[in-house]
Amino acid sequence: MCSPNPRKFFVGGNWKCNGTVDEVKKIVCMLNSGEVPCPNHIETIISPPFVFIPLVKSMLRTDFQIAAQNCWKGKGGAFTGEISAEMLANLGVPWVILGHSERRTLCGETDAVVAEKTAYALNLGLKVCLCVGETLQEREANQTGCVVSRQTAAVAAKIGCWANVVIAYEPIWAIGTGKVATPQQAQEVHYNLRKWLDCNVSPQVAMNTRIIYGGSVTAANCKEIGSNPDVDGFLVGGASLKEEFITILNARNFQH
Ligand SMILES: O=C(CO)COP(=O)(O)O
Repeated sequence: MCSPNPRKFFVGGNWKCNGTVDEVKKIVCMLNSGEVPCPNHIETIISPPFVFIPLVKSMLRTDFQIAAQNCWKGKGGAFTGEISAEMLANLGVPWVILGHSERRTLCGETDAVVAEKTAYALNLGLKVCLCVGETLQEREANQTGCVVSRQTAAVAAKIGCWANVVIAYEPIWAIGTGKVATPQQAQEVHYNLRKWLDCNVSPQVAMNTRIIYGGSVTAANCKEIGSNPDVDGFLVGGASLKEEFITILNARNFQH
């Protein structure tokens, strides 16, 4: 007899640095009218730019949760331009995306900084969507496994509990490029990451931690990628601003 999958399907919409007030209102109306699986089957996060969080929070359907796209690595203070994890918690924002490759490559966030941020946010009760992924050069040099395990290991060294962590595998070469990983490529990396968790954290954490895929996910490719046993959902960029996000939320058939 099959035991039920302990990992609820998880989909995030990362809006990145996009939107005006009017556009945000339109997107939220689109999301609110979409037919999606019930929260027993799916967990959905929406990640608008910081400035739109209160607006989105005030309008968004209650079965979707809000995520910030980043936060400061420690307690707030004299850090001009930063947003602290305390502020997010105070606003009632349950999730934060950390270690996105755009933060790592464009803003110089190292593995150590991402680990520090993750530990701090988790300690405050936030849930973390932790992004890992390799460059095209690293993939071509067969370093994918070692890069994503190095990024995960930095975090594993700083945290004691994985219950509030979702790992997003986002190959950098697939982000915003239209070059999606093949279902086999995604499955292979997810499987190896889970094996890494099994050996280096615990079998329980390996079994229970959701590993989602991000990078050019669309309505057209989500079903095939999402049907892999180690792919527990998606982190969606460009397509999360469009109606097709609703199709992506319906990638798995939960009727049975
Ligand atoms: O970076 C991503 C989500 O965090 C993926 O972006 P795209 O879906 O636009 O490729």
